[in-house]
Amino acid sequence: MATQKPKCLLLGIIEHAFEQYAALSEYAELVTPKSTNREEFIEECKSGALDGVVVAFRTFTSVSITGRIDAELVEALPKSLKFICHNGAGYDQIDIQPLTDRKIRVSNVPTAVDDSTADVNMFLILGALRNFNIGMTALRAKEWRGASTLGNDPQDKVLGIVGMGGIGQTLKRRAEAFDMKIQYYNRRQLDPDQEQGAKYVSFDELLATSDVISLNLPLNAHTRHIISTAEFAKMKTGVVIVNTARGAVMDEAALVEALNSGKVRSVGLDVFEEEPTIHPGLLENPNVMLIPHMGTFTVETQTKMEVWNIENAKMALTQGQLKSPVPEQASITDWD
Ligand SMILES: O=CC(=O)O
Repeated sequence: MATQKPKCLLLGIIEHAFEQYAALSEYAELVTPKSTNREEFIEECKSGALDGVVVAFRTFTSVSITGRIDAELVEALPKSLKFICHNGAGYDQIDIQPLTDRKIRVSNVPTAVDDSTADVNMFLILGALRNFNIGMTALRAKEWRGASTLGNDPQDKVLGIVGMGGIGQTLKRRAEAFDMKIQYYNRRQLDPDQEQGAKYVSFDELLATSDVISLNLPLNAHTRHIISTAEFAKMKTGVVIVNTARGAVMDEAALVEALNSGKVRSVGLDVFEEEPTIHPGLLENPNVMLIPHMGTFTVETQTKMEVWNIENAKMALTQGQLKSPVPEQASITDWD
């Protein structure tokens, strides 16, 4: 009797790497859920319809099918499930601890996102320094430059990067091309070959001495609202802030106040606390440049991300390992 292939569950849709995903059928039966919401998905899991699924490939938008991957959902997942391959860098939709407790391994997609996100980050730094939002909005309202005021050049400004992972390091290189001076804060100081001359400073020193602050750290329980009223108070008056990480690393209501008081001169945001809802105080403020979470929104990057994630799924199926496990699980060796 032929042995049954394990199953690979696709949560969400493949939009670019069709052939690479189809090629996984050599190692697994490729299946999709019938459910369209969390309640149905939990029922589908409980019914046994997804038994035999060993790997789940998930996208951001599949949160509409499963909801957060939290303890309640983990409880319902098929007993056969061993790997969740998340098709993104930030995996804040997933609670890692309950998965670790159930010995389910999780991967994300680092590296592939670095260039496109750092590009958007640099675009927002320049746009916020020059306050292009005012001119661009005025032009469309047929008011030419409208209330535009002179902007500032990036040259010789101190850029403080909070979170010096792949995106932070790529941004550093972009910003150096604009002659910015780079300092950074990270949970740990980087090795000199990664640091490449950037100055390592404490979080408080970064807040107090940066002309531009860029948020490039993951969202988790430790980083939620890492920038709030107390942190704004420590910053230079007239600071520029840019966020391409996750909205909730910054307290949006406190940001609106800091903008209104003039403490923060301008901001460039690609991410928001309650996407797709935007705080009205940000929408109304002309000193805010807004992009609807498009950091990785390019054909090349979206393709690279899917290909990377498929490699994670393939390694899981063929070697019982992940190419890029999430840091919380990277040092765990006993998965049996
Ligand atoms: O926001 C994009 C990502 O986390 O990959």
